[in-house]
Amino acid sequence: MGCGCDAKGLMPIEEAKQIIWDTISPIVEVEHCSLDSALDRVLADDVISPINVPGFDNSAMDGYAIRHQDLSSGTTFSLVGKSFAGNPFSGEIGKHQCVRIMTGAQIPSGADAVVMQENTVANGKEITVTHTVKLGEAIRIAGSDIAKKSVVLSKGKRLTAIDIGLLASIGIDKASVFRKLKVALFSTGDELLQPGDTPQQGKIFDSNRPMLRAMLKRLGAEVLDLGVIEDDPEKIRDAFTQADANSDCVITSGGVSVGEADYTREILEEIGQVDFWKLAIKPGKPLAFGRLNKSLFFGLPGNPVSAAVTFDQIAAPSLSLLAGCTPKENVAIRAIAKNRFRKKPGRTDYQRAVCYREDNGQLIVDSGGSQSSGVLSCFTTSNCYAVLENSRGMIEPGETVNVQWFDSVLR
Ligand SMILES: Nc1nc2c(c(=O)[nH]1)N[C@H]1C(S)=C(S)[C@@H](COP(=O)(O)OP(=O)(O)OC[C@H]3O[C@@H](n4cnc5c(N)ncnc54)[C@H](O)[C@@H]3O)O[C@H]1N2
Ligand code: MOO
Repeated sequence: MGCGCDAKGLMPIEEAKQIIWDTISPIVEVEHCSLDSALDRVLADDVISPINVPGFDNSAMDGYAIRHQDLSSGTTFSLVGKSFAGNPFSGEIGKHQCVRIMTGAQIPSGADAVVMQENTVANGKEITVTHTVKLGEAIRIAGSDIAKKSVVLSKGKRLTAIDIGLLASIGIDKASVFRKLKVALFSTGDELLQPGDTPQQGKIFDSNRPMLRAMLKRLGAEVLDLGVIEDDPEKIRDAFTQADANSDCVITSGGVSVGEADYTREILEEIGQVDFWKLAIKPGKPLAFGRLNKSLFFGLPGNPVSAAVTFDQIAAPSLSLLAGCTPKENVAIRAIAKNRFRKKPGRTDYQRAVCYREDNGQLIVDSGGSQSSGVLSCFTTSNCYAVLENSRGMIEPGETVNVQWFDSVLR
């Protein structure tokens, strides 16, 4: 593996990501799904609007539709009809005439401004305008939200609740999306109990698998959960084979370090290919990435924080790319360190931290608590990562630090 690795064989995260990006061939199979099941799916085509939204000029206020030019010769109008949302006024308004209009109702022919009700006085059918009105006031012009034939959503967009609203607003009830990613998942370790089991001395509950399953759900993946596999090379080999046959990507946790029961990487090497192992990041150093017969492979470290950080920082963006998503730009946020951040040069740290704004507007970042790789609770007391560059040492109060808000995979 010729690489820009350091003397300890640790690869910079940027290089590792490049290797993954170069490996990935995004999914191409397309299917159609209803809006009800479109959340988090990835668009396989640009969506072009078949209509204008709004489809017709309509009122933004409850009030009266008038001809603006009439205001130059008096402020009193005679009421000639009503325009309700769904029930428009069918006539045309003439000089010094007005139509009672509700929010969302079609602007009557001839009208070019709406006076909000609060700016009028009504006396029977005589309506007096009491405030100045601009030409076009309170009128939502046809096509001002979405113009007919314009691109509303682009291929590669992961659909949000708002996107589903947009699709509905142009009358579309199905989306053309890439098929869901299939991800096989298993934990390794003889120490692992299932949540719900009776606690046992020397054993721990498997927290990584439920956590990763939930994270995969956030990415819209279909998960094949193979459970916990003992630290037995034969069983791990079988699990690899089964996982590979049924998925686009295999994700494991544990067994990637150098211990005597750490078989994951060895087996990857034996039945697949290791593209890299060991990154210059903290936590998450022993992450292994490679390929099996037909799937990608991420061997996440067993420590729960290391599993969460490597999934979030490396596996999640890779899976999004594999799923056909257009990569997102990460906007860097800079904040001032409140207290010292303990750090040694040599790895990029993703420390769990709290970022907030002081009264003077300055963004401040402080540690979220224990940075041990076993302390998962530190995530819940944090809202961001303090991303401390590889070459930096101890960060003193007042120094500037890059901050990355936790995104939807972690929240
Ligand atoms: N001599 C060395 N030892 C270790 C090194 C090293 O470089 N040299 N690296 C350390 C680092 S960094 C990490 S991270 C861990 C990664 O180890 P593994 O991926 O081999 O994971 P395990 O040894 O299986 O487990 C580590 C730790 O995490 C707990 N664990 C494992 N699976 C789960 C799970 N599904 N749910 C909750 N907790 C889990 C496990 O009980 C251990 O406590 O290696 C260091 N060692
Ligand atoms: O990479 Mo390990 O995550 O430092 O504990």
